[in-house]
Amino acid sequence: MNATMLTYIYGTPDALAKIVREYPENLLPLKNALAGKPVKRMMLLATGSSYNAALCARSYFEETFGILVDLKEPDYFTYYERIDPATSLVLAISQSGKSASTLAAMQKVQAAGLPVFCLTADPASAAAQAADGVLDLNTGIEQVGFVTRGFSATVLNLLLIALLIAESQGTVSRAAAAAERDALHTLAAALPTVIEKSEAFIRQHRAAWLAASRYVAIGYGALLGVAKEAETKLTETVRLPASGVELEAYMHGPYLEANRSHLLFFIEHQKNTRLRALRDYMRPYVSEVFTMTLESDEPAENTLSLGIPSNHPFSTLQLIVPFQLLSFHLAALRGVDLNIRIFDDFDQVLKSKV
Ligand SMILES: O=P(O)(O)OC[C@H]1O[C@](O)(CO)[C@@H](O)[C@@H]1O
Repeated sequence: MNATMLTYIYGTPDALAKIVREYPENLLPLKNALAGKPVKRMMLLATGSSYNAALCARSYFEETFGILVDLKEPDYFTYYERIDPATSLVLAISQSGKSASTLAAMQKVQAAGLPVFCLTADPASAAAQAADGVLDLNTGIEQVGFVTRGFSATVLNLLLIALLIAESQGTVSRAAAAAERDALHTLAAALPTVIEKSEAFIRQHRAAWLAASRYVAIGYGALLGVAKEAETKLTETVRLPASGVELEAYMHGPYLEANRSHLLFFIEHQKNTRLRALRDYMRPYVSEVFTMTLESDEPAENTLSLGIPSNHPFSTLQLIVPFQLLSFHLAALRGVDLNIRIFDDFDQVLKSKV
């Protein structure tokens, strides 16, 4: 039987557990390159889901370990930006290793005399071949284009890369690093429960998902990455308008489009009074508001309480799960057959993938 999105979502807990177990051996090329070389500023190049994954992990580099990160959309970087001279590490992220814009950006970096590492699920891909060092996502290639396991594996690998850099430059003690790794292992082990709770929640609210004509996901900090990935996944599969917006940014324009057929998701890792104030304000103006949270303080009908506390960047690995599942199930409910390829000649005509 052919693998579906669901196969990969259900396979994610084991895949993530393996990545944590095989850390840091799986990141050896980076570990070797880091020896004695501090990283104060690095650049990440990624597009689509890989960009969203980087949004999830960025605060773990910057806020937790003080490693400054320039996250760049490759095409914009290639044509309109310059490399910060303080940059000492460049990482291109491409799950397929086929994104043409990411490849072009890598070439620009290399032409400037800087080496580029590539984080990819396919070490034989064009991006991996072009890179100066390859970091394997350690999952194997995902056969379904609407990536889910690959997204979560990218987030996790980036978190571990941040940890590796912090360890190698002594920003974090050995004991503290081991505790972070243990926390990630515990998190991977808890993901089957997250899947189970999410499935039940999706079944319970089937009528609400179907009634909406537009979906908006709102998050803050690392959870902007979850909101943007919710946008990407819902757009790719459900094929209705969807967007992912940063909490404060939503208050500067986007709220004005709200109407009675819009469904709003509010994503928090722990009680966020600002987010809840916006949710409560918007409730009467839209079809439904839903809260996805790790808190268990508010057992309400429209709240998915995952109830497994974890730190802010790590929580992205849990909070993305309901959106991945919803994208799959809602597509089916709406009669979209994800096995039928659409825009089949797109890459051939537009050459966005090599
Ligand atoms: O990580 P990659 O393989 O470069 O892909 C980036 C994006 O391209 C797509 O495959 C298609 O645009 C998205 O699904 C994905 O998010």
